[in-house]
Amino acid sequence: MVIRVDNICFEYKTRPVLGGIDLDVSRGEILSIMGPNGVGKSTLLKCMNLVLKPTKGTVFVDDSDLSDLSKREIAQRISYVSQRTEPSKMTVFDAVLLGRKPHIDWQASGKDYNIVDAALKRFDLEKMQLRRIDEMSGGEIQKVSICRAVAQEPTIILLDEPTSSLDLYNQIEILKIIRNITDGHQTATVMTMHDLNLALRFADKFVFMKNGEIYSACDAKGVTSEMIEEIYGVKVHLEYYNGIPHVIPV
Ligand SMILES: Nc1ncnc2c1ncn2[C@@H]1O[C@H](COP(=O)(O)OP(=O)(O)OP(=O)(O)O)[C@@H](O)[C@H]1O
Repeated sequence: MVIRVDNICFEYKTRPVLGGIDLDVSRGEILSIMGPNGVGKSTLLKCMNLVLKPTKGTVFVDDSDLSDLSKREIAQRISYVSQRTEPSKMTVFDAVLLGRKPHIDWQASGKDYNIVDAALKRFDLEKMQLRRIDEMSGGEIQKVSICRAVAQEPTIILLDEPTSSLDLYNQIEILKIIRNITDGHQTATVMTMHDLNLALRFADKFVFMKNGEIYSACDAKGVTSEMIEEIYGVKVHLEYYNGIPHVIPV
């Protein structure tokens, strides 16, 4: 496995949020962290790249303890897209080029510019590359942030609700890109998600959180209606279409 979370605990001041989380993700896998509002999904994601320092436990990347690595070394290995991005005055091109920063010593090379060009093309952002971020829509900014995370060429991509501002077409397109990158570059992806059906379509593994702990961990076929009812308190049917489970609230 490429990333292993070992007994992570976290509290904000005196409020415990995570109580002993264990998980691991291998190259080529997408893990989706699921659970109700406020359960600690974003907090867990932030602990996985030490944006937040866990009060207990260890995160290992390729068997290295993350806390032994510098911020630059962590950024070479892990890219992270938060739930909210502050709009800045920089252009789309510069925002994506920022993804190359952990790899640049003095100034960006031809290779860095080529990677940025390819990422912009992949996300269909070429025509917008000279637009300013603070003059773009929420969904466009979300696409740029994910494009930046991809241009970073990490081993692990952490995405906090990557489709929350996207229309249906872009939800599918962006998750297809993430799926392809995870498969092709042998990266590991961890995302938080509220849309169960999108997660069931694109993720390999699921972690359902309850009360700051892992209630269950399984693959898509292991997800049951009882599990969803227990986590979200909503009665659902699971129907299979093209071999993929779909959740229908009843
Ligand atoms: N900076 C903070 N200071 C204090 N408490 C916080 C802080 N950030 C989050 N919390 C609290 O920690 C808990 C977990 O928050 P977190 O954002 O991780 O939840 P989440 O599962 O990602 O929620 P959502 O699905 O609504 O995005 C919540 O109760 C939240 O109110």
